[in-house]
Amino acid sequence: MPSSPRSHDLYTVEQVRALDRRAIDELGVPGIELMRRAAWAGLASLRRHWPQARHIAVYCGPGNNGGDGFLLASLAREAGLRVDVLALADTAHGDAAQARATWVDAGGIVRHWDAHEALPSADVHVDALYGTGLHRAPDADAATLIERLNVGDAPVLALDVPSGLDADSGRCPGVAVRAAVTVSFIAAKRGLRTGQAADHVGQLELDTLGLPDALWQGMSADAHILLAEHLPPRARAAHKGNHGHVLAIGGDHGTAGAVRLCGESALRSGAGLVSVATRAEHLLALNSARPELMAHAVDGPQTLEPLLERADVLALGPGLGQRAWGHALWLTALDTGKPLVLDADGLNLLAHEPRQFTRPTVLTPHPGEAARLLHDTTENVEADRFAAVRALAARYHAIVVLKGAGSLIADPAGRVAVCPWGSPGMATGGMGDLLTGVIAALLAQGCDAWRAACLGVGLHARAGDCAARQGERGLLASDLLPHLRLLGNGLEHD
Ligand SMILES: NC(=O)C1=CN([C@@H]2O[C@H](COP(=O)(O)OP(=O)(O)OC[C@H]3O[C@@H](n4cnc5c(N)ncnc54)[C@H](O)[C@@H]3O)[C@@H](O)[C@H]2O)[C@H](O)CC1
Ligand SMILES: [K+]
Repeated sequence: MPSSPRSHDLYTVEQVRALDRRAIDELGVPGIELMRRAAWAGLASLRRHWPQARHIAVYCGPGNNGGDGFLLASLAREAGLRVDVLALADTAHGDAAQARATWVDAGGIVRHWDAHEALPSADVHVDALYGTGLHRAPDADAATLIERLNVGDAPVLALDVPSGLDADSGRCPGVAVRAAVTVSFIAAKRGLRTGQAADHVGQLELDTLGLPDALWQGMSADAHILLAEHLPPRARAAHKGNHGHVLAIGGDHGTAGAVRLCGESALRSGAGLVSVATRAEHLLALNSARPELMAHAVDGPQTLEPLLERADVLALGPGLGQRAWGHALWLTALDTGKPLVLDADGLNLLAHEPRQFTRPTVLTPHPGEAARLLHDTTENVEADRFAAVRALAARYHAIVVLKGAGSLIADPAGRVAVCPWGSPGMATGGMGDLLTGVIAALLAQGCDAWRAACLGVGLHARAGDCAARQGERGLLASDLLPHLRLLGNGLEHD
């Protein structure tokens, strides 16, 4: 599978359509030729993944995605495969009509999809229903077909986009194909890497259809996929003062766990010193057992001040609560110019008392906290995660990590990075507290806010994937700690 220098670039549907047009109008590659190349790429992927397949069924929609399907069907039959073609409608026009004619003129039969009939018992089903042209929930007949495909035993190969997934936002307005493999053409659409995409795309492959690099000139990607990175080796003469001092502030009465996980995570991610400002009795009692994670009893701003002076980076919010104690510490911490990671109740307090940040700051909201920070709904945040994370970064003038499947990182200028790692196993308590600690530790070790957020999100999600090897169910936040250390030092490969 050709990997292009752009394999980490992500584009909007509008950008990909412009690339299509540019290929046709400026490079003189006819649309039908692009479609033929897409069909070749699709068949090559099918033969690579299922070399024993002898019988395939191709499901064609009314547009150019369907056109890809008709041409793939023709190529497959020429290659000696048994091919069934089922179509949703016979309204194909333009290149798709030409592709359909290619199939029919060579004796191919197009069966109209009938919900009362069983699907063909093919070895592989090819989804050519909708690609980038989907703009609402699939119509009833398409929805029924998609549900049948999803419950069948045979694997589905999706052409360009798993039908039903919005290639821009990663949302599924209705049902969507759960593909084993998706072969995306020309450029990777950003919606294939966030939101609900992880449940539908399967293994994602990109084929640039042999188009020259010149095609992408002047077209900057809308977002980039994070690379697997780690921190450089430490200077031999280093001492703990060289790696920064993180102060984790939180842990109201009875909520010690969150801030403790945050502190542990900062330690395991390489911070030189970690202190905790708390009034959680349980944590204070642990000091003798864990001298490397010293908890300090803080009853208000006066006892917090000396700790703030000694700290290089603040991790503010885990278990902080929104009562008078937490609010007073939040105000005091924000009044310092210290680099800051704001999470949990630190974000909820910010939603009530908005401000723009001038010091290096990383906000780490989950979709619900993001909705509160935007005074919007969680549904709207998830409807366009890219727009939401950009709006947050601009509004608060901070680096923002919008957590969730395919976490996004944005800066105030609109730059966006997408995390390709992580699993449902990470949807458990404490994972966010760990992330806060990782990012704070990276800030403390000299990373700027953008790099700390990108590297931190990547290390955290990869640590989750490594820990999930023992099973996603039963995965605890603390299971990630040893992997954070190994991955951060480049000693474990996921
Ligand atoms: N030359 C090119 O542009 C190439 C495109 N490729 C393939 O083309 C599709 C995009 O094709 P397009 O015709 O724009 O749209 P779709 O085929 O994705 O959608 C079909 C058609 O269906 C209608 N529609 C949309 N949503 C729904 C819905 N929910 N229910 C019912 N009908 C719906 C709407 O009218 C759409 O136009 C791209 O993904 C590639 O697969 C080639 O691969 C490369 C050349
Ligand atoms: K498709």
